[in-house]
Amino acid sequence: MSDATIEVRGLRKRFGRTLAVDGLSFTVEPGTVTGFVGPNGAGKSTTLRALLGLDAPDEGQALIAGRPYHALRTPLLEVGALLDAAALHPARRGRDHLRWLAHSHGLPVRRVDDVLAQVGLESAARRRAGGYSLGMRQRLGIAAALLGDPPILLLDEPVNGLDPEGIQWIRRLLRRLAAEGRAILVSSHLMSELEDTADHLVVIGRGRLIADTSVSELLHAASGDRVRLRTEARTQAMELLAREGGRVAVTDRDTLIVTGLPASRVVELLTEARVPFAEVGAHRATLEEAYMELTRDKAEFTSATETADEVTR
Ligand SMILES: Nc1ncnc2c1ncn2[C@@H]1O[C@H](COP(=O)(O)OP(=O)(O)OP(=O)(O)O)[C@@H](O)[C@H]1O
Repeated sequence: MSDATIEVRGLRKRFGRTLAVDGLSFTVEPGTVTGFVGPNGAGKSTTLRALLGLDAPDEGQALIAGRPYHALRTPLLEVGALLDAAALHPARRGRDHLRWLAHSHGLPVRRVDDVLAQVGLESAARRRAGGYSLGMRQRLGIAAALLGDPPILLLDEPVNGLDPEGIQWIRRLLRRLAAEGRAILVSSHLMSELEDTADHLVVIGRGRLIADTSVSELLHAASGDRVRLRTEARTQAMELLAREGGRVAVTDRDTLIVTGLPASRVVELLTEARVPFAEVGAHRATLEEAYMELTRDKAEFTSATETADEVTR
């Protein structure tokens, strides 16, 4: 699976007056789960559709293992995709849907049972897809993506609408598939959904790249120099620490996160002023916090959808 790379180079795509993707470039390496993050309307689906040959780029390239989708000789064996799990014929049984796919792509029919087992859908496979829950549809969509055992996977919002157990399941599955050497690009408009799943992040806003970073680097940068503490005298502590140059955020009723002051100085100041406190320690940022930090200074980081709403309002 050595050439299992996804490459987007200077991609630009316009729909009428909307510039959906605006000169986007990034690469997804084999063996990693890359989260593709941005608010609604940021251009994620358009990029995935360009990679799958469903939208023709106006400029630039969207390449699967070095080639545009239409140049792939056996597409289902080279890339698997989940775009819209709801796009299923309601009268068709799950198993028949996969058999039809296998048949039309010249794949051995035994692959159907392999992928059904892989996604844990054996027991529901003979039921009609119209009666499937959203979670079952997602599993069937992922089974279809895995049918050709491809080294590259593109998944558009695979955890959308799933319950916590379903989210845990997808996380484990994606980690396992990446460990096998696959390149996986998984989109989400919620950073928190990618916690414990993605190794790498490509963050976009309004069709442009905002960050292309490893998760560990991002968390490290966002966690630096933050102190968490608990105090019953919240207002008093906040006033004091702010006066001494700290930036203070409240995370719940009695917990504060202080930026800009080392832990030793926080302890010293609170002790001197006899403000009661407990549990002072380094704060490890969540992925959501890191994302907020990353996008805080980007005034332009609003979704194209919001802008469209403003125009119509
Ligand atoms: N076929 C189309 N015709 C017209 N405009 C489109 C089309 N497809 C996408 N757009 C517009 O392009 C922009 C980017 O949309 P896209 O669906 O790629 O964003 P997204 O990041 O996937 O958003 P979401 O999280 O809502 O799926 C949006 O403003 C959208 O309305």
